Amino acid sequence: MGLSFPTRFPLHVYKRIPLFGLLVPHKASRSTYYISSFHRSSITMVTATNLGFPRIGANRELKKLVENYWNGKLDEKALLTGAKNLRAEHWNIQKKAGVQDGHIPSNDFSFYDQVLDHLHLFGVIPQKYQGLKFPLEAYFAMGRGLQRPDEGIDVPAMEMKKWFDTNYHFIVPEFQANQEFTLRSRKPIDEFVEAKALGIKTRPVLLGPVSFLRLGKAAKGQSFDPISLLDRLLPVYESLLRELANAGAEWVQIDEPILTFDLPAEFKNHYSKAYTKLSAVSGIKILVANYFGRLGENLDIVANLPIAALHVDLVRAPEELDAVLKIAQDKNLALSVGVINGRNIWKADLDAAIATVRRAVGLLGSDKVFVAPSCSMLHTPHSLEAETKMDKTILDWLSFAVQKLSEIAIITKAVNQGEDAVADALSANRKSMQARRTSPLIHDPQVQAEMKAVTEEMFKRKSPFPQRAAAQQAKLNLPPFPTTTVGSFPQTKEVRVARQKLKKGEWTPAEYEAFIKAETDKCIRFQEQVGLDVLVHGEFERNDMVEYFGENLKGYVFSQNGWVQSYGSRCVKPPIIYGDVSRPNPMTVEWSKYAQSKTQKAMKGMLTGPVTMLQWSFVRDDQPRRDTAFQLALAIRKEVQDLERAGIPVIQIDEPAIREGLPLRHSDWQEYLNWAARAFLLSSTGVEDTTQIHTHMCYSDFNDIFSTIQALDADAITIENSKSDLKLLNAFERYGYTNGIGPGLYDIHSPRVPSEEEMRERLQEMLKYLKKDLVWVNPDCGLKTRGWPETERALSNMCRVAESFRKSA
Ligand SMILES: Nc1nc2c(c(=O)[nH]1)N[C@@H](CNc1ccc(C(=O)N[C@@H](CCC(=O)N[C@@H](CCC(=O)N[C@@H](CCC(=O)O)C(=O)O)C(=O)O)C(=O)O)cc1)CN2
Ligand code: MET
Ligand SMILES: [Zn+2]
Repeated sequence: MGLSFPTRFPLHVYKRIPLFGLLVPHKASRSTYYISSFHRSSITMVTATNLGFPRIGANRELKKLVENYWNGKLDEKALLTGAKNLRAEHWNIQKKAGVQDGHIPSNDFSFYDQVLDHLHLFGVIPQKYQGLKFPLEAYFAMGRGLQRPDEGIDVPAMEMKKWFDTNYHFIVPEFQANQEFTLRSRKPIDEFVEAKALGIKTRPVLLGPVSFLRLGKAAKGQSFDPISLLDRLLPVYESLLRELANAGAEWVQIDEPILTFDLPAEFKNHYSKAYTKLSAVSGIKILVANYFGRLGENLDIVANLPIAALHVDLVRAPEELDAVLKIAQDKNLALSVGVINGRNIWKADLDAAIATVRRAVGLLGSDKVFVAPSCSMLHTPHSLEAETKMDKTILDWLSFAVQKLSEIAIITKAVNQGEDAVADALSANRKSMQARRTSPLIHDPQVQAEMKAVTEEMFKRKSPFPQRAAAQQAKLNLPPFPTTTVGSFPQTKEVRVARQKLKKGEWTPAEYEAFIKAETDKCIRFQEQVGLDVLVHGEFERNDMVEYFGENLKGYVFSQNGWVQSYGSRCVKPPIIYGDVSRPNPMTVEWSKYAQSKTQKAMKGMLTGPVTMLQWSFVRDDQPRRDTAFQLALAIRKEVQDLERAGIPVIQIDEPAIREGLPLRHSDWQEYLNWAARAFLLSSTGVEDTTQIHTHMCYSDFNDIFSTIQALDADAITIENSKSDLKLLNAFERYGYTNGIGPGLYDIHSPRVPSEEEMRERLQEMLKYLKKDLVWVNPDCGLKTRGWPETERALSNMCRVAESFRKSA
C-alpha cells in the first residue's frame, strides 16, 4: 500500500519537494523523532487530527482530584500524579482511536482553566496574588479566591466570563499598563515531553497572543487597550515556540478564536505582525485555529498570515468552505477542516463530511488536508460507553468525544483508502441518520398545534410596570431595600448522596421526599431567622437548574454520565433535546406549595427560562433554535400559571444564559435578541398584575444587551455584577432602567465571606447609579456551590446591611 518511509532517518529530516513528491533529507531539522513512532504507510494521505480532548476524565476524575486537594484530603504530589495519569489516559484514547501521531493535542489539560494557565505561563499575576506560593496556591487563588484569616490572607477570585457562546467559563486576564511578560511556567513544554516519554508525539495547543490580549482587560483604575501590549508579549511566545521546537514538537496549534468576532481594522496589522514573528521561529509549524463561527471579514486577515496551516469550523460556517479553500490553495497552506461538531452530541453525517474532505483534497492534495472536529472537544462529554440506561433508539443517534474521534478516523480512512475500507461503519451511520430523520419520536402534532395557536396577546403583561408594582406592593408589603436570594442554597454532600441513593434504589421515593422536605424546612427557618424578605425553597430537589427540568419535560433525554466542565471543578450534565418539547405534568408546583405552607413570608417560585434551557442543553439540529425556544417557553408558561394558581406570589424565571447565546457577530445580534426576548415574554406574561415576576442573569457583560433586559419587562431582575466592577451599572443608569433591580452584593463563586463593611460600600456605590426604591439586596447568584457556614455568615452580613440602609433611608 503506497510508498513506505525508509526508517533510517528522523522523520523531520525529510521534506517533500512539491513537484516530484519526493522525500529528501532536510538539514535544518533538529528533531529527534524517529520513524518508528510514525504509523502512516503512504506519503500523501489526509491526516486525522484533534483540537482538544475533554479534560475532566471518564468519571470526573479531575474534579475529584482537585476538590480533594482543596479539602486537604490529597497532597500536592498525589494531585500531580493523578493529573499525569489522566493525561496519559486521554492521549492513549486518542492514539488508539486513530488520531495521527503528531496531531494529538497536549496542553489542553488544565487544573482550572486554560486561560488562567496562560496567565501563569506568561507571568501575568496580579499584585494581590504575588505573595502566595507559586504555582499552585497562587493559581487556585486566582481562580477561586483564598481566605485564611489566621494568616491574614484574603484575596478574591479574578473575574470569570463565558467562553464565547459556550457554558464554559474562563478567567479574564487582567493586565497592567506596564505589564511585563516572562516565561514563568513550562507547562506546555513539560506536557509535550511527558507525552513523548509515553511514545506519543503531541501537538501543543496554545491560546494565540492576539486572542489572549483581546479577551483580557486593563487592571482596575487603568485605561489602556491590552492589545497595546502585543510587542512586549511576542518575544515570550517566540521563546516558547523555540523551546517546543527544541523538545521535538513538529506542529503547534495556536487558537485564535477571536477571529469569530468583529474586529477593529488595525487587528489585521496585529495579526500580521504576530504571525510573521512567530513563523520565523524555525523547526516548528504553526496551525492557527479559528472556531465557533465564520471568519467573515477576518478571512482577509488569515489570508495573509505566513502560517503552515489554518483550522476552520465548517460546522458553524459551512458556507466559507470555498473561501478558505482558495486561501489555502493560494498560500499553499494545509487546511484543517472542522467537520465533526465539537459543540453537540449528534452523530455526524459521515457521507456529507467525506464529501467535504474530498473537495478539499481535490483542490489541495491529500497531504494538505487535516480532518478535525469543529472546535476542541472540551464542550462534549467523554464517552457514550457509560450510557446503559438511555432509550436505545436515541442512543443510536448520539456521539460523545470518544465516538467523535472514531468518526474522524472513519472519514480519514474513507478518503485515504476508499469507502470499502470502512463500509460497515458507513452503512451503520447511514442507518442511524435515516432512523433519526424519520423517527416518530421527534414530531408531536399536539405541540405543533399549540405553537400555531400562540397569539400576540401572549407576549404582554396586562398592565405596565408601575401599575403592577403598586398592585404587588399592596399584596406583598415589602420593606425598602427588600432582601432575597437567587434560589439555590448549599447542595451539600448529604443532598447529593440522597439523590444518588434514590437513583440506585437504596431509598424509596418517599424516603427521599421526606429528606428533601426536611432540608427545605431547615432552609426556610434559616431565611426567616436571618431576616430575608422574599424566601426561596432552596432547590434541594434539583440536581441542576437545567437538567432537572429536562428530566421533567417531554422531548428531552438525559444521560447518566454526560458531564461537561463548566468552570473550575464544576461540571454540568446538559440534557438532550431530541424532539418537540412539552410539559406532561407540573414540575415544581408541589415543592413550591409545600415551601409556601411553611412560612408567612412570600415564597418565590423558581424556574429556568426558555433561552437558558435551550442554551444549556444539547439541542436538536434539525430545526432552528428559536423554534425549540418557543416550545420551551410554552411549557414554562404553563408552569408559571400553575404556580400562580397554587398561591405562589413571586415567580423567578432564570435567564443567566441569555447573554451567552448572543451571536458572536454583531450583524446577527438583533435577530437573536428579538426571539430570545419574545421567548422569555411568552413564558412569563401569562399572570395577573399582582404576581411578581423576577428574572436572574449572571456571568456576562450585560451592557451589550441592555435594551433586551428592559424588554423582558420582569418586575425585578437579580443580576451578577460583583466581579465586573460595577461597569454594568453604568448602563442601567445611562439608559434609565425602570423596573426592580438587585445587582449582586457579593460573589458567591468563592468561599470567601464578604464583610458587612464591604457590602455596605458596594450598596452605597450602587445607589449612585440606581433609584433606591427599585433596588433589591441579594447575592449575585445561587448558593448551591457554597457550604452552610459561609452562607450563614454572608447572608447575615447582607441582611444587616439592608437593615442599616432602611434606617438611614
Ligand atoms: N447547567 C448549568 N449551567 C450553569 C450553571 C448551572 O447551575 N447549571 N451555573 C453557572 C455556573 N456553573 C455551575 C455549573 C455546575 C455547578 C455544580 O454545582 N455542579 C455540580 C454537579 C451538579 C449535579 O448535577 N449534581 C448531581 C450529581 C451529583 C454527583 O456528583 N453525585 C455523586 C454522589 C454524591 C457526591 O459524592 O457528591 C455521584 O454520582 O458520584 C446531583 O446533585 O444529583 C458539580 O460539579 O459538582 C455549579 C455552577 C453557569 N452555568
Ligand atoms: C446560574 S444562575 C442560578 C440560578 C438558580 N436559581 C440558582 O440559584 O442556583
Ligand atoms: Zn446565576
